[in-house]
Amino acid sequence: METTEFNDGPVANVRKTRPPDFDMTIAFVGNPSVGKSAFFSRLTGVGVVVANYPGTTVELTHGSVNVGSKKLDVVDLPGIYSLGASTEDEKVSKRYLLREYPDAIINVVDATRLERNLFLTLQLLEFNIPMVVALNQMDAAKEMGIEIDIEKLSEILGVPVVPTIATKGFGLEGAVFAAIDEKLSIEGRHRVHYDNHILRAIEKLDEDFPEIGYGIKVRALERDEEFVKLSCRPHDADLLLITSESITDDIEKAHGMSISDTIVRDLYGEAGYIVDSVTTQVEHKVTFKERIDSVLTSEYVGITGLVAALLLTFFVVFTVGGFLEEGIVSLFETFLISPAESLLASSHPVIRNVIIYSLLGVEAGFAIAIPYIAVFYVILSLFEDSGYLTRASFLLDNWTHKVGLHGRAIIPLILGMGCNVPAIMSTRTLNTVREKRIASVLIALTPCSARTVIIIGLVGTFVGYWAAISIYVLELVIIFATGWVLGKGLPGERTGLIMEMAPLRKPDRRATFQKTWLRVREFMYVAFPLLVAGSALLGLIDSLGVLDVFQNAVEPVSVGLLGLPAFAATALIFGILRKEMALQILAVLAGTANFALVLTPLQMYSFAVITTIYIPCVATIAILKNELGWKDTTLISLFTITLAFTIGALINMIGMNL
Ligand SMILES: Nc1nc2c(ncn2[C@@H]2O[C@H](COP(=O)(O)OP(=O)(O)OP(=O)(O)O)[C@@H](O)[C@H]2O)c(=O)[nH]1
Ligand SMILES: [Mg+2]
Repeated sequence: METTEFNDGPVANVRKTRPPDFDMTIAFVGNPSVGKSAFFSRLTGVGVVVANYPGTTVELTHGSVNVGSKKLDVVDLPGIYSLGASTEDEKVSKRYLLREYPDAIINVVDATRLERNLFLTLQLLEFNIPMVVALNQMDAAKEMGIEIDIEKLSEILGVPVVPTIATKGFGLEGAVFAAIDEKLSIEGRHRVHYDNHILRAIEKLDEDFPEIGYGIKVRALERDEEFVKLSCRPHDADLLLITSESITDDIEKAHGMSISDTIVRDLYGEAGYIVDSVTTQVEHKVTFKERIDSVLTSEYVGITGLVAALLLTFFVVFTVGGFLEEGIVSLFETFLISPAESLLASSHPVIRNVIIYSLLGVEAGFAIAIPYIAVFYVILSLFEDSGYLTRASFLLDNWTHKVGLHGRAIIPLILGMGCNVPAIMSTRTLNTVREKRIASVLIALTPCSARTVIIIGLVGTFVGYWAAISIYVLELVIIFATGWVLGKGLPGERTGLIMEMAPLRKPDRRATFQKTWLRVREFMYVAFPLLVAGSALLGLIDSLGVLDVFQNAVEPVSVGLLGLPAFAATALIFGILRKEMALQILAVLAGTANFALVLTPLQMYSFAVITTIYIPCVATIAILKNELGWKDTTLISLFTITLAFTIGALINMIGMNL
């Protein structure tokens, strides 16, 4: 990265970075769930997850695009409600804006929630970064009967305002052209009419710190130490904070309320005033959608609906995934495995083993994992994009409080049913470290799509649908009990539920398939090389007789305690690499995907329960270490191993006596 000292940035003397070979950096800034990522991926073609709940993006992503003669570095940021951002993902945005500030920002604003969005816009206008407002979701605003006078809004704010529909690509080029226009100036912008005392305080600070920007002084008066320290040299930051502290005391005494309350009140007042003067609400009847919404969020119908939705999800994964699996297995068997076996019949056993095991690995990857995972992700996308996730959070808020979390944490937990890794990353949107720790432990216990492959592909298919469902119920009980203990035991702050409800929307077919493809592709990139290499290695060590030595050594536990066949121990070891590999390797070792031939129903049930619980997979361990550190990660791993083996032994004992 090219790094240059700038002295005339939005803030005093910060370092500016821009990847080499780019003419400009443009960042998308705005409230959560307004359409920044939709805009970004439409513009750059870089696949980022777009979803209908606040806090989808938790990291910054760079993309590039050529517009006119310029090569642009474009940055997608996590959403923020204000510059006083507090959660970890929000801090990423704040830090980026202040330390590596872009050449221009496109402030994406949700036209259906203009007042709340303008709060941030007004704050952003106080910084000297060239800015364009993309008034997004114009289609939704129209549907709701909201009309906005765009010219007037642009005149009031003093920056270009471009109407857009990010999901359809409407207006995006216009917004980008406006942002890269050399004539785009930082002059003549709207200034908030703060209370006179505050304006006088800013004037006073202006005299003492003429080179420090307006917006930083407002933040200093709000005592946003973090912000000031990020934006100024350490010495300047300390002086500014001390000086503003002496002024704020006087103002607070005079007002009888904290200065940040006064500033927030003035910002909201101003946003409301602007919205009143630029919008008209056309007559709007209660729509069908709004009626559905009130049913979805009502207590009893809502919860029943949620349980039904989950049962239906697994039923669809079970039937559609099972159907696809059967077809793919028979294709592979007929056209690949059988011909290869007859072709290699006379070759050296080691070579034959390595090749056949690798082919079985590929078959297992395509047939056992992809069908279930793809179907599950299609359904998860529908949950995400319809706006149902935020409703589930609302419905389960009471329950999550019992485990020391607020309803907001339901979103990471449900995402965990897809893959634990992004789910644990999304705990960055939670407010406290305590919640983050509890949620991460619970996510590590949540059956992800890879574990669903085992539960449904093995138990669902060969034992029965309700037996598979009973494993989810068991998991739920374990998750709830663990959460309850942690909620009681872990110290730390507790918070209430403050989360905005995502609008109910008809999910877009293209977007659903695109997102599913993005996730399945990611899965294939990581899983396939491991699976093929692992299977080939297995073929090699099996033909050398090493496998038997290992399996015999652990037999007292695998066979004696858990009642599994000896070769299941090897499968369990591979399952640490990736959970679904436990089942795939089991098929490779058994030489068949028809598990009924090699395992009893009890063995299948207990194998599925053990693989679901015992130790998170390596990718999850890595992300846990990243987010919580080694100590918590080791504790979680030890806890899950002990739990899995205890439950496995119990199932074996009870099952044998039935
Ligand atoms: N109707 C409509 N929906 C939109 C538009 N732009 C985005 N959306 C939808 O709004 C939701 C949020 O979009 P994202 O792009 O994920 O929002 P974001 O601003 O990146 O959100 P965070 O990452 O949480 O900060 C998704 O369901 C999008 O499909 C639009 O112009 N019209
Ligand atoms: Mg996003």
